Amino acid sequence: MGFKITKKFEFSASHQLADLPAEHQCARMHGHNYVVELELGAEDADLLPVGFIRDYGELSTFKDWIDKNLDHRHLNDVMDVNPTAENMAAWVYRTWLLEYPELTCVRVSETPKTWAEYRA
Ligand SMILES: Nc1nc2c(c(=O)[nH]1)N=C([C@H](O)[C@H](O)COP(=O)(O)OP(=O)(O)OP(=O)(O)O)CN2
Ligand SMILES: [Zn+2]
Repeated sequence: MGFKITKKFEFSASHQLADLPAEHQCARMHGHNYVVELELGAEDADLLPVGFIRDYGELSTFKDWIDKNLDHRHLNDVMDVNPTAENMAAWVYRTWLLEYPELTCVRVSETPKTWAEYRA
């Protein structure tokens, strides 16, 4: 794959992880300032004539979706799987692949020190 672009999006949300020992800190409800990064890729021949994989501006539909569905929500109420960073990356990838067929990777950060990613 020749080209890649990425764009970051931010939101705040709470979650509580299931399937952990009761004493684990993440078994209690708590919140994060999440960062989600979308990565889109294209071969040289598939670049648009202007030189874009896709206009960054077109990713505003993803930003609108985050604002409406994830920002200041309790993620356990929104996602149908345990809301770990790994599961969120895969869930976002599967949810948005039809809208952005060039999507190659979704990364999710819960803290400045951690990243999880799901890659096609
Ligand atoms: N592989 C994963 N591990 C953890 C996840 C996850 O989604 N995937 N999630 C959590 C918690 O929800 C939260 O992210 C806490 O993470 P952690 O880095 O352990 O928290 P701290 O900031 O308190 O860690 P420090 O060591 O103090 O920096 C846990 N694990
Ligand atoms: Zn957490």
